[in-house]
Amino acid sequence: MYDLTIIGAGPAGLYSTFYAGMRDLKVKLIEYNSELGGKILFYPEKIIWDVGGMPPTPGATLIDQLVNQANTFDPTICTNEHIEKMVREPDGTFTLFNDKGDKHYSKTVLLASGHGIPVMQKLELEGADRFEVSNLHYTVTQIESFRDKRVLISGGGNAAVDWANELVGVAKEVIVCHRRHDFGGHEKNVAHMKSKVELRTPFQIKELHGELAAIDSVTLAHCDTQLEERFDIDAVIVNHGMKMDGCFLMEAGLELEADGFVRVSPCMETSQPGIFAAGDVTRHAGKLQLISGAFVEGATAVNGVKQYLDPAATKQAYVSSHNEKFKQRNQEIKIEHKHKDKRKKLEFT
Ligand SMILES: Cc1cc2nc3c(=O)[nH]c(=O)nc-3n(C[C@H](O)[C@H](O)[C@H](O)COP(=O)(O)OP(=O)(O)OC[C@H]3O[C@@H](n4cnc5c(N)ncnc54)[C@H](O)[C@@H]3O)c2cc1C
Repeated sequence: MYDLTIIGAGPAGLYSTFYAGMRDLKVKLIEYNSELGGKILFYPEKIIWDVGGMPPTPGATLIDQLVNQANTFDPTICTNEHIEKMVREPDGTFTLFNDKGDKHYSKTVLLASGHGIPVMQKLELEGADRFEVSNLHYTVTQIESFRDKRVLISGGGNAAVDWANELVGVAKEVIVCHRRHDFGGHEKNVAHMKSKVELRTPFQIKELHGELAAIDSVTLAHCDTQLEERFDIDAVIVNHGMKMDGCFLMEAGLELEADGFVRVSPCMETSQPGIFAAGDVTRHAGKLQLISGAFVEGATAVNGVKQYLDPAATKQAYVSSHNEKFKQRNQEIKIEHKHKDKRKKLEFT
């Protein structure tokens, strides 16, 4: 019986695992994929700039750092397991069932399951799937593979804007089409993208052309006038968002928002006592659907779990440096930093 079982090992689940250790909880983390990292696995080469205090870092490095941190208190981590069902037992504990028929037992649950099993929304054009083996992409894992190519990006969300900006200067030409005029993402990034790419709004992909197995040109159609334009293309990247896998959440009796995301209280508790949620899976008035938001929600949820299990517990963890587990490591780090400072001074003189 675990104090807390966390479903999903993206940024929310990994950070919550670490934080649960800080709060002395016996924790288990369960992930559907064979690798940890959640959506960051979709953008291992993208440089992440907006996590507080962290220098610009590639996605893959952030995953390594999160996994290292999550392992601080030796949690149990299970991969390749799809949790399909949660049942509240008469004693108030939970039994979780995975796709292989195995069971996990826990006093509380933290949903850090993002959009569910991440499934990219596919292009709704007949026969488009035959190009998935060649040059129709739903994610960008290697920027270099687009070097000197003419790339069409379809989509208007954060990720589409980011990929467009990453590809400018690498690809020979970047064309972005979106069915609306507005783009998601930071204003600066959107402005930068608009100044660097060939933009078509409100346009959508009407047809993919390719004699052989690869797309060689694409017809775009204006959403209002139906005016068509055809572009020669070497690669198409589609980012039309992700499908939300809400069945599992609904079956658990959780109150969901209209868009299928989980409604939470200010301490990240769902409508079901003992089930908490953090990260992209939640919706609330102050929602920040970013990695840093997932961290705050994870810590808040774990503090909620702690108080749920022990109402006499303090509302939040003491500042991290006071944790017994860190005492020796704190000393080692201080010495390492002293040596570094000395070396810097010597180099300077
Ligand atoms: C292309 C792209 C670029 C982005 N760039 C940035 C950026 O620069 N900065 C930023 O802050 N944010 C960025 N984001 C957003 C950021 O990645 C997400 O906000 C973040 O990953 C959310 O973390 P999470 O842990 O809540 O969910 P996720 O990362 O989605 O992780 C959820 C995990 O739960 C697992 N899971 C789901 N259901 C189950 C189940 N039933 N059983 C077992 N496992 C399950 C999934 O497999 C997944 O691994 C970007 C997103 C994308 C798509």
